[in-house]
Amino acid sequence: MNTPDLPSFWAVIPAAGIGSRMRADKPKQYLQLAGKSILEHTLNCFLDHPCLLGVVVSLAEDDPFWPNLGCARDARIYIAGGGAERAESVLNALLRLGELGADEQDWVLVHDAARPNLDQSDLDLLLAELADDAVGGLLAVPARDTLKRVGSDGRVRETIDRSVIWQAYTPQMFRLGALHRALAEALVSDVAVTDEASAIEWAGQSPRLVEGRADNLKVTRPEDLHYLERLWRGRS
Ligand SMILES: Nc1ccn([C@@H]2O[C@H](COP(=O)(O)OP(=O)(O)OP(=O)(O)O)[C@@H](O)[C@H]2O)c(=O)n1
Ligand SMILES: C[C@](O)(CO)[C@H](O)COP(=O)(O)O
Repeated sequence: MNTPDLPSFWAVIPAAGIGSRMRADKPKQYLQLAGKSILEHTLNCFLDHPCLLGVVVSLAEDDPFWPNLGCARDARIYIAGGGAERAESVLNALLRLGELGADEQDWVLVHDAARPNLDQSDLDLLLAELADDAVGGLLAVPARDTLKRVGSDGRVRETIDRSVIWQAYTPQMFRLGALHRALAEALVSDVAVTDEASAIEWAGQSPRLVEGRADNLKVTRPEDLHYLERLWRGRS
């Protein structure tokens, strides 16, 4: 894609989780994939983009792994402190952007450290589709399987109409000022915020869904990493 047509943006990478569902010996963002850590692959997708203004990575306070990464010395990468929940880690990164002099109207793309398979074509698609959008939005994938609502007894309660169900992915793209206000107010109000879009929705706006690749998966459980290892086998 011709990048002069794309907006400049800041990236926020929440990477302060412990990866409990992975049941690994270190936080999953530091597990190896094709010779690099998952976090390095994720960062490279943004560091390679010509429209990047800078990256803020939210890290756990006691993170001993970050200084050993080659990209830790990249001048375009800034650090923020992680919080107890993902939303707090993101809010801390937005505060850091303010300290760095980012403008309220700057685009911010929030992307999980645990999604290393983001394709540059999806990143460019999101930027192009939302460049002039009044609200912003997110990469997402329409439900592909039949969906069931489960009862407390573990049995099917109903089959859900999947034609109106999409899975939210990241990056999620919003203006810095609007996202900062929505996230801060949602957290103060104890609203459950598992992604940036839900804070924007709570603030009364309707983010746009941009259909992306289904292989932009979040490494959550061991089989997710095994899948990517097979997918990446033989990549340079
Ligand atoms: N307090 C937290 C929790 C999560 N994350 C980040 O948010 C992303 C998505 O969260 P998730 O997949 O849930 O990661 P974890 O919380 O580490 O996983 P788990 O829930 O299995 O412990 C990850 O890149 C994770 O590092 C974060 O920055 N701060
Ligand atoms: C942000 C996200 O990846 C969108 O699907 C998801 O909400 C993260 O949830 P998690 O429980 O923090 O992995």
